[in-house]
Amino acid sequence: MEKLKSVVPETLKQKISESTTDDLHSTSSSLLHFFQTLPLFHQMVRDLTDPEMALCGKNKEAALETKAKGNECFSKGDYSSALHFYSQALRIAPMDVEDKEKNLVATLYLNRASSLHKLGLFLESLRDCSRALIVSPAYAKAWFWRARVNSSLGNHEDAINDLNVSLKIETSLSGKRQIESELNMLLGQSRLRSSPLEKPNNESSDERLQMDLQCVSTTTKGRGMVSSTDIPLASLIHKEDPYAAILLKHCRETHCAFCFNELPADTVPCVSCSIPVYCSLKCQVQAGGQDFPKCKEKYESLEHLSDDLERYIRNVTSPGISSSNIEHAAEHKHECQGMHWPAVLPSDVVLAGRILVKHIEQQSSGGVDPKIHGILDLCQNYGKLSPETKLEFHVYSIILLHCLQQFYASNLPSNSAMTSEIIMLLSKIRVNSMAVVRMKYSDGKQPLDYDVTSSVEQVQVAQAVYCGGSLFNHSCQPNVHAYFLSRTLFIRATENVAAGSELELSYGPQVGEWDCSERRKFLEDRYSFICQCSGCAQLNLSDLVHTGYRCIKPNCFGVVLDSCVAKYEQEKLKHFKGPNSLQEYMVSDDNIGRVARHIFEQTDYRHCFEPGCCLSCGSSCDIRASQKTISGAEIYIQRLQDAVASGEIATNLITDALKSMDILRIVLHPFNKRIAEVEDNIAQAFYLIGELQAAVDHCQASIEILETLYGENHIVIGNELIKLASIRHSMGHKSAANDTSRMVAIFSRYYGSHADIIFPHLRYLKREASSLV
Ligand SMILES: C[S@@+](CC[C@H](N)C(=O)[O-])C[C@H]1O[C@@H](n2cnc3c(N)ncnc32)[C@H](O)[C@@H]1O
Repeated sequence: MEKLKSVVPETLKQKISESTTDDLHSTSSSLLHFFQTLPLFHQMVRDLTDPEMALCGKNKEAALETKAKGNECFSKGDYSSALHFYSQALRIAPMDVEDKEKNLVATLYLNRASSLHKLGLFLESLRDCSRALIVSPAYAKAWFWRARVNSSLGNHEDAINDLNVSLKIETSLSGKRQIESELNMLLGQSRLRSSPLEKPNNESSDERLQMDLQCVSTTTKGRGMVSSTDIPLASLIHKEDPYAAILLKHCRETHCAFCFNELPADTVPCVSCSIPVYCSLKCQVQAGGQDFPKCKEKYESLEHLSDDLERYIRNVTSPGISSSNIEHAAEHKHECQGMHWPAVLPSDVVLAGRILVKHIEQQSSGGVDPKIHGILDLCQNYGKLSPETKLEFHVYSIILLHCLQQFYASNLPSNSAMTSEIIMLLSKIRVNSMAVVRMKYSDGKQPLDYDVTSSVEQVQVAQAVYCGGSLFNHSCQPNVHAYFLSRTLFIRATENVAAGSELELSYGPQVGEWDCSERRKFLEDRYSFICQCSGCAQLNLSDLVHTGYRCIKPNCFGVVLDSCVAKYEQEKLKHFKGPNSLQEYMVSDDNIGRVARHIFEQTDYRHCFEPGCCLSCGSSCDIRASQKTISGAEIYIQRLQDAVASGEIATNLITDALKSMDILRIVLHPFNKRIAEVEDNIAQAFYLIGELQAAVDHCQASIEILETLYGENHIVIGNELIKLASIRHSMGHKSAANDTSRMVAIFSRYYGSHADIIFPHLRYLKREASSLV
């Protein structure tokens, strides 16, 4: 792609870099003409679209080779490797080929089922047996194995049914004897139970949307969402499936390409190509993959059975998972021709393709929409993009168009109108697409191992466009919170919101997490807008103290700012119009109130935001010298942090870190976020050496600062309370129950009834807490 961009003539590059949306027809047309005469471009499109040249198609020989490797590992007892090779082979095996008179795919599912059974993964094994039977219903060995797996799961009734079917189909005498002896053994067992196999569908939610939202025009942020009624905190206000979505490339081997959940051991590959992998047959079909074709072999052997057994066979081999009865997005269908481009083009470009195709398919004819202009009524800011991005959007639009033409042939004209439409689509995706995230536990810990040294972070697994969700503006002090279950977006109010107030979520940055300059830079770089939210426009205590230094006067509680922070805070004063969040603090008599009063009462605050000067008493502080002192102290803190990460703590490391902390306290403001972070490290170190009371003290000290920066009911505090509660639990402290109930209240605010699904360790902590009361 770089090569292609580098050959674009400078004059054209210049024209593109200065272009606005009004110029797109002309710039697209010039670039299209240039590419059409360029052999390099045609070669590139051929590479991307010729299935023969791609590595994404199915390949019988390679599948057989990989299957043989799996068999070899299986016979050596290396079941994990066997599982790996069978999964690989399934990915590349064509659906309709035979291996030793059996359907290859059915055999691979059955072989994998045997490996999963050996590994003790019975449910996964059962699903694979059933898949083998969906493809090949008269596969006696698969019914036989299914019986074994059902027996391991305690599903005796099903196991007997499986064996009865197997006995009907099996033709060899020795095979029949083996089945009969297994059947006799099972019938001899007294416990006959029914199948408890239904996968718990813990992601279903019948929580109703409680609000009536409206889209309004705002003064500084374009359109925005408000509610026509008062909204109580924790209410679910919005729920939506994506218009289009795509799994990120780095998650292809770990997450389902449709629902984006983590892949189980029994993955299901796409039926027609070797790129996406799904967690289930249902997801495969929902993504637009084909149904499993059924082999017609020996069907007659399944005839003349009792009604019950016939029904049983139908339930197993035709479980109602087909494109005719499942609502499906079909978003992968046009990418599924074994071509290279969906695997190599950037995710947002492939996503643009999905949106375009969906739009076209929604037009009844399935052909070109003469009024294609304006796909998705979403805002864009093409004009504010960097010259580099504008050129990239032009090049990728033309390439995508040529790739899609392989599917839509001449229905998708390669002209400047269509190219500019795709450029607009890419600009809309940039502004409106959401990062679909999943929780990831640190160091590969499982949720129930959660302790003070654990952390949960959100990792992006997919990118999706939600048309309704895109109308929520950003605030660094949001009053609603967005999260995902499967592909569905949920938005919940985290505060009581009065009717008519704007409902705003955070696009990433929040007050308390970063200072104002960092937040604004992030939003400008990533979304090309200057944030106008209340957190960035009005003075708030968190922004003042977040990276603040301490005044040199021993009893002064004032804060000293460096030049960068001072510039932004000074800027906010221009819009200062009276009561705001900082003045509200002045009435309180705690530490926060003291900082606020120092700023407003004791100085002429409108002129006091001088870098290096105490906002309270005006004393000047040598910030350079303070920074030098901090660097010296940080060395010992880093050593402790490394030791915590390795889990091996020498006591002298803690002593050194405590001394460094004393130094930090001399130069940094008591509410500086760095102090909270160091307190947290020290708490973890004490926890690891078993000094639990010290761990509690430092954990509490950290939480106190974070409460000042984020507010008491922020989810960050919820996460910290998990740590505090887990140490107190291990000490058998009754106060752990209070920490837990506070933490549960915070998680409910943000996730409502979904909190336990997203954070499984909450359930564990709640159980522990109830045992303490
Ligand atoms: C996802 S859209 C939100 C809906 C949008 N306001 C509209 O009219 O369609 C994001 C765009 O809204 C505007 N926006 C959202 N939050 C903002 C904020 N805090 N300050 C300024 N502009 C904002 C910016 O133009 C941004 O690119």
